[in-house]
Amino acid sequence: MKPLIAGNWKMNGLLADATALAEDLKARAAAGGLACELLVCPPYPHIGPVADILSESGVQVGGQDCHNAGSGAHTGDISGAMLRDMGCSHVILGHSERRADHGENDAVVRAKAEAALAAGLIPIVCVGETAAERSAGQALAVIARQVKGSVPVGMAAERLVVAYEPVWAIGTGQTATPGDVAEAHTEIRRVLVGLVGEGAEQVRILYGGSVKPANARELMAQHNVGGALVGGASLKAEDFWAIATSCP
Ligand SMILES: O=C(CO)COP(=O)(O)O
Repeated sequence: MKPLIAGNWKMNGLLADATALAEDLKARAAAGGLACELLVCPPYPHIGPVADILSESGVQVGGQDCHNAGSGAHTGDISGAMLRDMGCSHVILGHSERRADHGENDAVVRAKAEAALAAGLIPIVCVGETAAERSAGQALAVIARQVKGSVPVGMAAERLVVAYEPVWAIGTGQTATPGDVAEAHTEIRRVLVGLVGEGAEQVRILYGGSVKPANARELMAQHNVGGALVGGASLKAEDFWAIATSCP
């Protein structure tokens, strides 16, 4: 399977910024020849316009979260079906910012992943340890616990993406070393074998945390790294494109 380079735009920009970025990516994608799949995850209000611009471009569009219920009295939330209806193929779930800002735990993330799958979306389930957990020697145990708790059991491997995002590397400019990344991704793969069986080798495991054009090539070359989840650098088409063209 091709690597997946996903841009998480988080809560940034206004509509004009989102559409300008989408137009720029569409123009670059028209040349074709990328070795990876591309995905952008705009803030909710911008998904429709961005999906319209990118509809024929080959660049996919995703959400940054969805509710675990199909519909109902959940003020301010959105469902997987709504994302699908707007043209989304993927949804990021359990990002550490959601876990921290909204108290999401593994059980909630798993319920959301099940709802996303039921709506026809591919969930990108995020895991990753904090700086304190890493200094305490707990990084791999935390990652394993989060994967076991957050990934739906027995699902088809091609319908799942996992992202390893060490919390201390997000937005800090401090990237995990290629060795840390390889070790964490190997542990995630080991846990996935127990959850999805033989197909576990097919699950793409993305790395996220201060991925930039300057470090993307080395990170993407690590064993078990199937792409990147990019925050800040995905807001500049030139940088996002440079990362996309770093895929082996
Ligand atoms: O959280 C991230 C992507 O989901 C990573 O963010 P940065 O690339 O800005 O560190």
